Amino acid sequence: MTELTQPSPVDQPRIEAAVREILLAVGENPEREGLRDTPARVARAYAEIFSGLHMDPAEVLGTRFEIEHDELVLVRDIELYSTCEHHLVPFHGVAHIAYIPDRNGRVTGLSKLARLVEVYARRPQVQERLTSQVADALVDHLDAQGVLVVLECEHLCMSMRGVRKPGARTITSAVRGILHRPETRAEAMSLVLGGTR
Ligand SMILES: Nc1nc2c(ncn2[C@@H]2O[C@H](COP(=O)(O)OP(=O)(O)OP(=O)(O)O)[C@@H](O)[C@H]2O)c(=O)[nH]1
Ligand SMILES: [Zn+2]
Repeated sequence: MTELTQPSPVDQPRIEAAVREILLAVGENPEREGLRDTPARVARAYAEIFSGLHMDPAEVLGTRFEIEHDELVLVRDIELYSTCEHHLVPFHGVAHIAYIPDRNGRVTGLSKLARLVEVYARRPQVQERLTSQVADALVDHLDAQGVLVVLECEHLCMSMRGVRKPGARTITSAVRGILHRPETRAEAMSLVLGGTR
């Protein structure tokens, strides 16, 4: 599993220099006590926040078990934090992932679904692409016969600035394979949304 124990491929000195420039540009003094270490802190934070760019979804979904379960598997309320690629501020919320395993009933580890969300969330993103990438990875790397991914997120670019509408939640979904069929899709969607707060 690609974790941050390995040297980060992110160019941290370059981020540090850029953050120092931003501080100057907004009228701050990057040399003052509280800000002196900030460029280096932001560089470390960005290496973590964007670490998904250097993670491989195939590796995450490599753990598979032959348990002959070829019916719905659903993990709901997977907390996620991502970064809006338009404003570089966070959006956060939950992902619900439902899939029907391949014909041999091979499943992946439940935690791997949450890890898969991280692979794509830890990148500059838009919510729609994040939703589709998770769904496509389950088809491509797990041979899932059907997939339904639903994301419910609040975008800080809509809450703390711009239109300033805190609390607005954006819901996106991606459906693949046999979950396109109206009856299975309705069942999966009601299970997914059954737990919506
Ligand atoms: N479809 C989509 N839009 C997003 C997402 N995150 C942010 N946006 C939107 O991206 C748009 C960018 O609009 P622009 O007019 O280019 O930028 P802006 O002037 O900063 O827009 P405002 O946010 O309206 O102030 C905004 O409407 C955001 O709400 C996302 O995940 N998906
Ligand atoms: Zn935004």
